[in-house]
Amino acid sequence: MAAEPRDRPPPEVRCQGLAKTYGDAGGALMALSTTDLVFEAGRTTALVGPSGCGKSTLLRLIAGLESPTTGSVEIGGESPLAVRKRAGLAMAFQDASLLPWRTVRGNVALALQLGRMPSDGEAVDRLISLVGLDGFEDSRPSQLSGGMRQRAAIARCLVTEPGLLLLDEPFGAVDELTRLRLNQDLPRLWEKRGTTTILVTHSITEAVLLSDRVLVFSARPGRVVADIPVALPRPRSRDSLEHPRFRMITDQVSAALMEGWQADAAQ
Ligand SMILES: Nc1ncnc2c1ncn2[C@@H]1O[C@H](COP(=O)(O)OP(=O)(O)OP(=O)(O)O)[C@@H](O)[C@H]1O
Repeated sequence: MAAEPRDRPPPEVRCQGLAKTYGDAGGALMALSTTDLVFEAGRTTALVGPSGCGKSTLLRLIAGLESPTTGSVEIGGESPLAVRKRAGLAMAFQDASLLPWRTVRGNVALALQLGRMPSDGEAVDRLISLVGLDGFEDSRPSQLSGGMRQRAAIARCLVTEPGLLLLDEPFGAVDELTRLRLNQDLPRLWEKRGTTTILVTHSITEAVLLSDRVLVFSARPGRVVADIPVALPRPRSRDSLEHPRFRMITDQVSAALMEGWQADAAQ
């Protein structure tokens, strides 16, 4: 298996006629309605919407962890499985999914081994430090809090410098102060690399602060009800929250969420 060359350009992600129904005819549940979407190369897109509207399902379809009921996903012209095989994409999900018998350092380094990349202890320790886990390099997941485990999972994601990053509520269990710091520091890493990033979050502020574009989903079965560009200067910081356009965009996202919710409630 070839290693992902770190200078490979970030991919565009294309979803065509993508839909997902779980279960069978006896108890079918449509999680995602037919969706056509293009995620531009090197851009960060945030997905927001009510709980259960299919955001994680979309992310899992893009990662190749679920098969679509109809339609397809192409990542730079390749299938998700092909891209995953060569460590061209990385995912951080809510449940962190670290190997319990490995230390933090071992979990982060594992991503390099799985991607058949040379071990790079310095890069591993730098990322562990960046996510604020200095001193916990040799701890096992059971010795960490939920938020710390999430941060270790993010370090594991970033260490291979993948072209595509899929983040599902990556900061959900992290305290507010750490979340603010991570919101500021981590995007610098993937912006530097120009990574295509798709992020699911329940925080409108986080969605706008981190992304170039916010897609707002209706309630289940999820469909995109608004596609809102985020034209705020980068790099972003806490000061971006004071930018006059920031408030305007978060208001737009809130209004779209409400509209999607009202339209569904009226059906
Ligand atoms: N493996 C599965 N089998 C059956 N149903 C599933 C499966 N995964 C998700 N679902 C259902 O599909 C719907 C969409 O779930 P999904 O996790 O994609 O939503 P979400 O928007 O990410 O929700 P949240 O914001 O609460 O994380 C939900 O009703 C959920 O119960």
